[in-house]
Amino acid sequence: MGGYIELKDVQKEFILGDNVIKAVSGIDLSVEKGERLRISGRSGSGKSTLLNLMAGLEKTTSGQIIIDGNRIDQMNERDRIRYRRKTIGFIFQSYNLLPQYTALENVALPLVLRGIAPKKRIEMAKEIMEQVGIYSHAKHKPNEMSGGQQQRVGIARALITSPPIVFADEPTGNLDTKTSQEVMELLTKLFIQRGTTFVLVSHDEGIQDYTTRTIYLEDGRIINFSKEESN
Ligand SMILES: Nc1ncnc2c1ncn2[C@@H]1O[C@H](COP(=O)(O)OP(=O)(O)OP(=O)(O)O)[C@@H](O)[C@H]1O
Repeated sequence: MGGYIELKDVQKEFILGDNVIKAVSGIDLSVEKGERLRISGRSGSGKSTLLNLMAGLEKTTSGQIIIDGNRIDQMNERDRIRYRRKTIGFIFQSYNLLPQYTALENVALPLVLRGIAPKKRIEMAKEIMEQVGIYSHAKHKPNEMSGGQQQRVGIARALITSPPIVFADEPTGNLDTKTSQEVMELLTKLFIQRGTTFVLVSHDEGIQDYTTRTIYLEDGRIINFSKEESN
């Protein structure tokens, strides 16, 4: 039996003019339910590409990606989008909030895509914003909040649909050390509570305290595993 997320000989090539760039070169990986896995490695080693493949944001060149028994690499674009909306939350380094909307409207956005009625959307947004400690800023626009506050809004938006899997690309990359720790503590608490499987890209070794395992990439391959103390 495989893991909750299973990658088998996954490859991703980008064609740039006459050049073929092998961003991901034959990755085998198994992630268990409830794991908090960190992907690390030097700039250009393929971390973001690997994460985007796992999240169904990029298409594989070859190999298999199986999530909870579903071959996401074989899905067409429409099915992949639908699967992603149902199963996956994504947290970005630069928050990716819509500047013209308030914090609450940003958080509620995934519910609009699901056709949930306005009153229910506000109720659900309030609940998750209280959990991540940002409801006091519900009416603020992104440019009226600090980086840490914006990232809490990004986290609330990623979690409002209660996805079983959350992916994050350098979620603390724009935050200072103290705010990074606060954000990671919050995420870890919520993920343990909810049994969420979490995969993040981060070259910050400090993040290791909050994850259960780290894999290191070099030239699109896994070069080494480290089993961290369970916490
Ligand atoms: N859309 C693209 N088109 C062409 N090449 C790409 C594309 N995306 C990534 N690459 C290349 O693939 C390789 C891996 O890139 P990737 O962004 O996955 O690395 P990374 O480890 O996340 O880097 P960083 O830490 O700098 O974000 C790099 O050589 C990059 O230039």
